[in-house]
Amino acid sequence: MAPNIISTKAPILPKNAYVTFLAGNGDYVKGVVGLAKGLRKVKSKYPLVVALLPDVPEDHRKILVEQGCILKEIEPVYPPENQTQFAMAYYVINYSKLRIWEFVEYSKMIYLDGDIQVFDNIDHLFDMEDGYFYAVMDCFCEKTWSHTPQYKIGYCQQCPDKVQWPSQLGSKPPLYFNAGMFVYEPSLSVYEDLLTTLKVTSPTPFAEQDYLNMFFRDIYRPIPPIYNLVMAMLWRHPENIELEKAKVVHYCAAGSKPWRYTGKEENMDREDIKILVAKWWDIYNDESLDFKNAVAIGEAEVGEEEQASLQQIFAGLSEAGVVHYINAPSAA
Ligand SMILES: O=c1ccn([C@@H]2O[C@H](COP(=O)(O)OP(=O)(O)O)[C@@H](O)[C@H]2O)c(=O)[nH]1
Ligand SMILES: OC[C@H]1O[C@H](O[C@@H]2[C@@H](O)[C@H](O)[C@@H](O)[C@H](O)[C@@H]2O)[C@H](O)[C@@H](O)[C@H]1O
Ligand SMILES: [Mn+2]
Repeated sequence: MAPNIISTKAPILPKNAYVTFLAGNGDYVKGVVGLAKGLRKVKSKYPLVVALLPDVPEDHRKILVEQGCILKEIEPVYPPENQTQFAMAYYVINYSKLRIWEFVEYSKMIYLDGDIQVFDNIDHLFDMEDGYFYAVMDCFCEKTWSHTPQYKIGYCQQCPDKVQWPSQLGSKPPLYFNAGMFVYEPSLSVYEDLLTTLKVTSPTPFAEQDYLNMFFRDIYRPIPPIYNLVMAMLWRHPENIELEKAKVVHYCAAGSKPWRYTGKEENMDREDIKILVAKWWDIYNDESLDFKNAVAIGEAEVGEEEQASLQQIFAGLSEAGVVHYINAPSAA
C-alpha cells in the first residue's frame, strides 16, 4: 500500500484585503489617504486596495501608491438609462463599486467608503462565517430618504416599535444596510450575476446601495453599528449608539466630510462632530503614519503588490497615455 504522503506544501492562507473606491479628480483622494493611514495606525494586517476609475489623475495615484495602497483601475459601471432622481446626482458613479466582486485574487474583502475612518482594529471581521454579506443597518430619518414611504410615515428600522408599519403598505421593508462598509467574498459568478441583473433593474435613489440591498437580501447579516457609525445616528438614534466604542466612523452626513468641513451645515456644530472631524485630521496629518516613515521604522513592509505599483508609478504612468476623463456629475 502506498505510504501516506503528507503534503509538504505550505497551507494556502486566505488572502484578505481592505478595498475602497475612488472616482474623479476631486478631494476624495484625501479620504483615501486618511483611510490608508488609519488602517496603518490600528496595525491592520491587510493591505488597502483602491479600485479607481480611469478619471483619477496620475498625481493622485502617485500619492496613493506612496501611502502603500494597491491600485486597481476599473471601468465604470452605469445603470440602465432611466429618469431616476438619485438622492445625490453623483451617486450614479457609485455603481462602479460593483467591480470589486471581480477581485478574486482575494478570498475575503472589507469594503470601506473613502469617507470612512477606522479608529480600532477590525481585522477580526475577516474571521466571520463565509457565505454571508455583513454590513451595518442604515437609518431612514434623514431628508435624503424623503422619497420613501418609511420616511413619510416616520418609520425607521432603528426604532421599529416607534411607528407601527401599516399593513396597507404591505410588508415591512426588509433589513436595509448602509453600503459604505461591508464584508464580502469576491466571486466571478456573483460578479457576472450582479452586472447581468443590473441591466434589467431600474435605478433607484440610493443607486448601488439600494441595488446591493436587493441583491444580497437573503444572505445579509447585520453587524453592530460600532463597525459603521452612520453619522446621522448621533442625532436620530443616540440610544442605539455608544460613540466611545465606535471602531469605524462614516462621515456621510451632509457637511461632515472632514476635508471639506466648515461646520455650517445642519448638525455640524455639534461637539461630537467637531471631535470626530478633529480625530480624522489628527490621523491625516500624522507624518509618522505615512507609508515611507512606517517602513523606515519597521512598522510596515512593502508587499509584492505595493512593489509592483511603486515600480509602475515611478516608471512614469504618464507614458501610459492620456487619462480618459468621464463626464460624471461632481460629488457632493
Ligand atoms: O466624487 C466622488 C464621489 C464618491 N466617491 C467614492 O464613492 C464613495 C461613496 O460616496 P459618498 O461617501 O460621498 O456617499 P455617502 O456615503 O456620503 O452617501 C465615497 O466614499 C468615495 O469612496 C469618489 O471617490 N469620488
Ligand atoms: O450611492 C448611494 C450611497 O448611499 C449611502 O449613503 C447615504 C445613506 O447612508 C443614507 O442613509 C444617508 O442618509 C445619507 O446621508 C448617505 O449619504 C452610502 O453611505 C454610500 O456608500 C452610497 O452607497
Ligand atoms: Mn460614504
